Amino acid sequence: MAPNPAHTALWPAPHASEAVDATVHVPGSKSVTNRALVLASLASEPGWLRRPLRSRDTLLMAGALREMGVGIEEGVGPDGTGEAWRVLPTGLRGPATVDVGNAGTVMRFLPPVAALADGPVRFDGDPRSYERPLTGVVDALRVLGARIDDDGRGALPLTVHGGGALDGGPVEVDASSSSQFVSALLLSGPRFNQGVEVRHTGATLPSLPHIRMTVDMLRAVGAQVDTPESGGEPNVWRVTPGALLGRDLTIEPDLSNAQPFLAAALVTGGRIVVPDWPARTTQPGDRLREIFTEMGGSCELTEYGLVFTGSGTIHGIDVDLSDVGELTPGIAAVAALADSPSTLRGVSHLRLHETDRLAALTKEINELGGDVTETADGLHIRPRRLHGGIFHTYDDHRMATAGAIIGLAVEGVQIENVATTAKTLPDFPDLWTGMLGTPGV
Ligand SMILES: O=C(O)C1=C[C@@H](OP(=O)(O)O)[C@@H](O)[C@H](O)C1
Ligand SMILES: C=C(OP(=O)(O)O)C(=O)O
Repeated sequence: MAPNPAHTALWPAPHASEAVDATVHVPGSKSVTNRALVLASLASEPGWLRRPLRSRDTLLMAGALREMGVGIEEGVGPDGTGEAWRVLPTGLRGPATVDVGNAGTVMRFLPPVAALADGPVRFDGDPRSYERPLTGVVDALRVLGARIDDDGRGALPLTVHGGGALDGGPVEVDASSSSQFVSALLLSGPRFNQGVEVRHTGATLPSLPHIRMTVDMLRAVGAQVDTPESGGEPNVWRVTPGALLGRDLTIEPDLSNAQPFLAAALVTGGRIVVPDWPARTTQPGDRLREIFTEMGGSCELTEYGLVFTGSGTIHGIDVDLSDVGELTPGIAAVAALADSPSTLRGVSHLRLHETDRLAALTKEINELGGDVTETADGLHIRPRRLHGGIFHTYDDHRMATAGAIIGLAVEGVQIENVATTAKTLPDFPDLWTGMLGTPGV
């Protein structure tokens, strides 16, 4: 097959000739939008999502739910302002086919929803989706009463034979390869006949803030959830069966997608303002305030949003990123430009993300002259003078934004397939050139 030209196209990453000074309106959170779509679809009354993210991952989620019979209409919010989605839940139906693309949230959150449909739901996706871990969800659903046909690996492609209802109850799952296994079972849990009790049995559990996000959002629509933090057993989450409310929810900006812009302030010694940065949030990107401050910046959270200022100096960092793994590519890019070495730990599960992110970051930074080595659970990064070249992205949105960060400081960096940022941030090239005050390309 001839390569898709979009996948090999090269984008000259803009080089910053001066310090950035810009306000960047970052679109809505992928993780919040896709949870909100699932919860609104499982509710017993209509709901609104205001300022939803419209990107490949969220459009795939909305498309899949529509396939199963949910009404998701474009509109303006109930007060007449702002773009919104109106979600009209109905009885979930099969037969249906779901394209998960390479969206972890779609491939993990929807099989439990499909188990509630009244017929078969076929799941397929990008080639990479076949390699990403799913067995925790598949095995757990079988224990909870679902019938699933797969090729014996517990991976995509597969068919969930929805029976109109699911028993639910207690289940063990090893979620060390993805927190999304736990989130997936909890999100649909209120609709299972007995609710669900999820016990994580693995040695480690990545991305805990994302599980807290699931719990918070479930509680906001009326679900009763017991967690380790609310006095329950360690590694056990319990969801009581019950109806979910339809809500009017405004989606927060995606703080992980704010990362490249904050990094631009750090790398150029400039200033970036991100309006509507929430004062309280479960998004892992909020940790950037602390991590990028330790790396040399400073920030102020005002009522308007976050003001982040670089000092012109970037320090290396030794940090456990297990809670915030999706921030690793951007932190690695900044670390490659720092004045001292960095060690990024706790992220072995990134080998099974959109691509093997540890291998990809090592190879691509080293091909620009860097000195990165992979460890068992992360990266050692020793900054060296970098030079231009092609930064391959392996269909990974966060590889593309990581390459753009390096391109600010290093002339002649070309990003392969910058269009892959459409997974979560379709406007990236325009936002980036707009931030720099350069014409869009
Ligand atoms: O639940 C979510 O919305 C997410 C959880 C995390 O997944 P893993 O636990 O698989 O890393 C994160 O990396 C991903 O980008 C989004
Ligand atoms: C890992 C990521 O995505 P997902 O697992 O939701 O596909 C990410 O966005 O960095």
